[in-house]
Amino acid sequence: MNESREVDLVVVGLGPGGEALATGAAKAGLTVVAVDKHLVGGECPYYGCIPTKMMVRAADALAEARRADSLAGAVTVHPSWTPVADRVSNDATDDWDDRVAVERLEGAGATVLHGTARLAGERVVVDLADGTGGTLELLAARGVVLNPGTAPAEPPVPGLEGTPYWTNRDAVRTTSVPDSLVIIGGGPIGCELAQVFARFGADVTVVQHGGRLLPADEPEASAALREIFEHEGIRVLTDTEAGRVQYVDGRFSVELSEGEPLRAGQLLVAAGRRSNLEGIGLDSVGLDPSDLQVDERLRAKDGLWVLGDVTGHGAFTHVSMYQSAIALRDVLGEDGPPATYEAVPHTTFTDPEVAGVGLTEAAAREAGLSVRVGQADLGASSRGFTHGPGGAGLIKLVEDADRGVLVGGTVVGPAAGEILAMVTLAVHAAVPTSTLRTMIYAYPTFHRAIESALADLET
Ligand SMILES: Cc1cc2nc3c(=O)[nH]c(=O)nc-3n(C[C@H](O)[C@H](O)[C@H](O)COP(=O)(O)OP(=O)(O)OC[C@H]3O[C@@H](n4cnc5c(N)ncnc54)[C@H](O)[C@@H]3O)c2cc1C
Ligand SMILES: NC(=O)c1ccc[n+]([C@@H]2O[C@H](COP(=O)([O-])OP(=O)(O)OC[C@H]3O[C@@H](n4cnc5c(N)ncnc54)[C@H](O)[C@@H]3O)[C@@H](O)[C@H]2O)c1
Repeated sequence: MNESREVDLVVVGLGPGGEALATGAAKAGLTVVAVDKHLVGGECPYYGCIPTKMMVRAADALAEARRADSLAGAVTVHPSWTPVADRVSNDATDDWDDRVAVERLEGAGATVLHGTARLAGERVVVDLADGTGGTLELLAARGVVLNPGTAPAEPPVPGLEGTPYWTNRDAVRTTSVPDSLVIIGGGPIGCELAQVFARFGADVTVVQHGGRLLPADEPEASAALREIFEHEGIRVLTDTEAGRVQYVDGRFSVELSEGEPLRAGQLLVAAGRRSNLEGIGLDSVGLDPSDLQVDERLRAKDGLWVLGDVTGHGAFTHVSMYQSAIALRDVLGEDGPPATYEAVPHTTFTDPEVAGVGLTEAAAREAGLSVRVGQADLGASSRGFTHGPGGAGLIKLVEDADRGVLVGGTVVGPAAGEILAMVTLAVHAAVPTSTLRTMIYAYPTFHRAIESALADLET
C-alpha cells in the first residue's frame, strides 16, 4: 500500500506524552494519525518505570522480610524470581503487547499505525510495519508532534558489540536472576537494577566512570547510597573505566582501567541514552537534531511540536506528560500557562529512595545565587529512630537567601519521593521559608525532618 492522506495532526512516537496528546487531540475532534514503530505507550510501560518498579517492589519486600529478624522475630526468605517475571509479563506489559493501548487510542478516535515515520519537508512518510513494505504519506494541516524518546546508548567499549549483553529492555524481560552481574553505569537505571538483582542473590558490581553514583543528585545522596550498597554487598567501582569486554563459554569478562578484570554471568549496560531524533528528518525542515530547541509551548517551529526526553528538560514520564498537556493546548489553539522547569522532581527508586527537585547546591551556586543550605539526618529523627533498620537517610534544602525561598531540595530515605512532595510544592509556589517555618509538621513523620533542615538554614 502506497497512499497519501490529508489529516489534521500526525503524532510520531507514542511515548507517554505522545499517546496522551494524540488521545486529547482526537477527543477534541481533530483527525489524528498516531504512529509508533514499536509499542504504543513507549519505554515507560514496557521497559522502564512500570516493570522496573514492580521489580523494585519485590526486592524491597525481600529486604523488609530480612529486617524482620531484628524487629519482629525470625522470617525465612526464599527469593524466587517467578512472581516478579509473571507480574512484569502478565500485569505490566501484557507480554509486551500493546493491543489494549492501541484500542484505547482508537476508542478516542485516532488512527493508530505501527511503522517508522520521518519528516520529509511538508509531509510525514511512514514505512508501515504491516509486512507489506508499503508506505503512507501524510499531510498534516494543523501540524506534526514528535515524541520519539531515546534508546539505550552503547558506550564505545571494545568487544561489547556482538555480545549478548543486557540493556534495560533485556533486564525487564529476564525470567531468571544471573549468579553475577556487572553493570556499566551508576545512574538511575544502574542503581535501581543493581539493588534489585543483588537482593535476589546476584553478586553485583557497578562500574561507574564518574566519581560517584547518581551524579545528577547531591553528593551527600550519592555517598549515602554508596554506603548502603556496600553494606548490602554491592561492589561500587567509581572513577573506573570499563575496558575490553569478552564473552566466552557463556561468561562475560570486563577489563577495567585499574585492577583485575571482572567476570560475571551477565553484563548490563546502563550508560545513558541515545536520542531517537537522529534520522527522523528534522534536516528536511531546516532543523538540526543534535541541537534542537523548543519554546515554552514545545514548538520547534510553526506546526512542529517536540516533547519528551529528547527536549532535555528531564528524562522522566512526568515531564513528557506535563509537556504533552501544554503542547495539546497549543495545537488546539487554546491559551494556558507556558512550560517552566524550576521545580522538576525526580525519584530514583532505590532503597532508600533518592528524590530531588530544582537546583542542587552546586547548580544554585553556579547560577550565582546567594545560597544557604540546611540539612537533617533522617535516621536520627524520631521517625527514623522508631523505624529502625532501613530508616537511614537525609534531607538537604537549598535556599536562595536573597529571595528567602527554596530553589531545591533532596530527600534520601524510605518513601523519599513522597516526602519530597512538600519540597516540590515549596519550590514550585516559591513559598517563603519564613512561612514554611511556621507550619506544623505531624509527629513523628519523616517529613517532620524538613522542619529541622529549615532550622539548619539559619546556621
Ligand atoms: C529502565 C528505566 C526506568 C525508568 N524509570 C522511570 C521512573 O521511575 N519514573 C520516570 O518518570 N521515568 C522513568 N524512566 C524514564 C521514562 O521511561 C521516560 O522519560 C518516558 O518513557 C518518557 O519518554 P518519551 O515521552 O520521551 O518517549 P518514550 O517513552 O521513549 O517513547 C518514544 C516512542 O517513540 C517511538 N518512536 C521513536 N522513533 C520513532 C519513529 N521514527 N517513528 C515512529 N515511532 C518512533 C518509540 O518506539 C517509542 O514507543 C525510566 C526509563 C528507563 C529506561
Ligand atoms: N526513577 C527514575 O525516574 C528513573 C529510573 C531510571 C531511568 N530514568 C531516566 O532514564 C535516564 C537514563 O538512565 P541511565 O541510568 O541509563 O542514564 P544516566 O545518563 O543518567 O546515567 C548513566 C551513567 O553511566 C555512566 N557511564 C556512561 N558511560 C560509562 C562507561 N563507559 N563506563 C562507566 N560508566 C559510564 C555515566 O557517568 C552516568 O552516571 C535517566 O537519566 C533518567 O532520567 C529515570
